[in-house]
Amino acid sequence: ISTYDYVVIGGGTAGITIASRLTENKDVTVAVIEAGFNAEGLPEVFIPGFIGMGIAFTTLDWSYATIPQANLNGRTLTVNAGKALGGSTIINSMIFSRAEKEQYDAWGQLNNDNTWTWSALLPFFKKSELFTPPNVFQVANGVNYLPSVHGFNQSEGRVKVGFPNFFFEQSALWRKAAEFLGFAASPDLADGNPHAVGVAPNSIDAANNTRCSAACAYYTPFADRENLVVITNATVSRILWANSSAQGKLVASGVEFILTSSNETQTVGVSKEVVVSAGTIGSPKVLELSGVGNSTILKTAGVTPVLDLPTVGENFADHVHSWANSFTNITLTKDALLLNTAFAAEQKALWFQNRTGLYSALPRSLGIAAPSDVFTPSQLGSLIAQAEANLTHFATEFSNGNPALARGIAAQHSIALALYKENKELPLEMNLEPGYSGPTSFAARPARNYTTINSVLYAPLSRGRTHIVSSNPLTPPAVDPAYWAHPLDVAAQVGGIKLARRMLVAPPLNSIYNGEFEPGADKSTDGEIEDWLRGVVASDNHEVGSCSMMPQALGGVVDTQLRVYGTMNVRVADASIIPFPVSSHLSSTVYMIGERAADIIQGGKA
Ligand SMILES: Cc1cc2nc3c(=O)[nH]c(=O)nc-3n(C[C@H](O)[C@H](O)[C@H](O)COP(=O)(O)OP(=O)(O)OC[C@H]3O[C@@H](n4cnc5c(N)ncnc54)[C@H](O)[C@@H]3O)c2cc1C
Repeated sequence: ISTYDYVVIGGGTAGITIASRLTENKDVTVAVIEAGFNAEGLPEVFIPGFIGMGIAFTTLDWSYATIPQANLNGRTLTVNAGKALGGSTIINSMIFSRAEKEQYDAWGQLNNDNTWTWSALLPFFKKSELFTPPNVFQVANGVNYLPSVHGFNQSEGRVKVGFPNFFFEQSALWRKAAEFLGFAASPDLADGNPHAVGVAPNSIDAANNTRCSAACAYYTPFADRENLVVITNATVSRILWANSSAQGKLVASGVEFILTSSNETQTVGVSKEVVVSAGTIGSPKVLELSGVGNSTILKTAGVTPVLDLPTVGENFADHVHSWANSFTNITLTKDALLLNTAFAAEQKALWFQNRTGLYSALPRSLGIAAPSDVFTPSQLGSLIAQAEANLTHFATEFSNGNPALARGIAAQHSIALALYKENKELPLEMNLEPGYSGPTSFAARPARNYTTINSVLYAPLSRGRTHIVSSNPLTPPAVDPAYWAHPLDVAAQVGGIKLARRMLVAPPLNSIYNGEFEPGADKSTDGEIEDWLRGVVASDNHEVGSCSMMPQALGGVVDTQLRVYGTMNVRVADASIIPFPVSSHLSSTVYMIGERAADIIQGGKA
């Protein structure tokens, strides 16, 4: 069998970043094993506006199903995750914002490690990106940026970050409406102070208006490196362990995988390290299939335990979103593409002619709300008091019987509530969708133009889990995000709908308002909104925490060097290590993790 210095499991956002950086050194060999294929050449992937069309959401998506969600009317929700070289950045919405600096600082605080704080991590955020400043047209359409927080290094920067070349009128009206309601205009949504409203940066190549995925950023330009071997269409079934341990710790000796084409099982050897980067649902699955996890869960699934690390797969959290939408008097919306096929054909032609038009961009304006935007002071005071009084109760409930993790979740909640009190925890993202977005299909809703305000629950306190149910590597795990298990999450999401409604009728957005569609006039009280939401909220695909970076005494799975407790040479590096949900879309943070992981593995040379 072939042996490599490093084997990376999962060629997704973090995985391909790490492999690419490690192989900058010609003397280092890396194999990446990826379940999906290289989808870079698909129009559904590289044309921004084609997102969600064609095969992008079937073949390229794990479409993990949750178990029935007790607090959401027993519904089974779908958590999307990319299955391709480049992982979720192949199918994501390309919003490239960052969370608030206080949350990155809290991450370090939880780990007693000031190298995981905003100021220490900013160089890694910057290293990952190659930023194109907005042009005159973009500035005229409301784009702001702060050069000091972006990466401009032509030889080092990888992820092309830019702004859309197309804007919808209603987005500008909405930003003004948000400002009317007290939101500040953001100087830059990636500056660590996102409590504001602004145009989101995108992971887009501004030179030709194509998606810049992790594959296009970190793989395609380096595909001919002899020391970088990428094996696609290969699902990792387990990590192989050496017969003897070192210093009482497990030593990985190789990785086993199944080729999709032939169902054949193969192995590669590893001389230095295994890096698990299979995503928040994929990574705990690989560890559990390899015998690392909660021994009881493993035995029930038919896997022989090798290392009892009972918090693998626990501490899982995800953002959920909901909507308020109205009919609008404006006709240039995304709905127009569905309502008028001739218009859609024209717009498609524009993309192919000169890369302009509605398919050339996914423009999004975001407004990140603070508690004071969502709650009255007395509401907030009583919600925090209740959460504090019930802190141990919920931390214990969410910990699945693990006392260390109960302490860890309690510590996370204490930090979140302290930030809530300072109006620094940012519980919701509001974003303007220039068209219909919501739970009703095209066929079932009035054939009209819409304005939608999405409301994403950004700082949920609920924690769930994801675990294997079978030793068969091709069997999906049981994913239980335990959505809405904490009352503060419910209150915040209800508050988000009320804020969205206020925005829809605030000037100047009210100039295009033509009546609310959803939730609808019959949902007026908090209770009615809550009941409606239980039937409709959906995953925002921002799952984190299942292999969390926390001290072992707090139920963590990896240490601050990303090493799995109890192993010599296995690290996890992807969204699963983020200890608690952060108030942002995640890809920029995951690239930062990839950059930091590569740096750690190389001995901190950066
Ligand atoms: C539909 C959608 C929209 C999103 N929108 C945005 C957005 O607009 N902005 C933003 O910042 N973030 C967004 N996100 C979130 C963001 O893209 C992800 O959080 C991030 O990319 C996750 O990176 P990762 O490295 O943890 O996992 P991934 O990038 O998902 O990579 C994991 C990789 O591991 C592979 N894998 C899994 N199991 C195995 C196995 N057993 N063997 C081999 N390979 C395996 C997978 O196929 C995948 O390639 C979105 C996500 C989705 C799904």
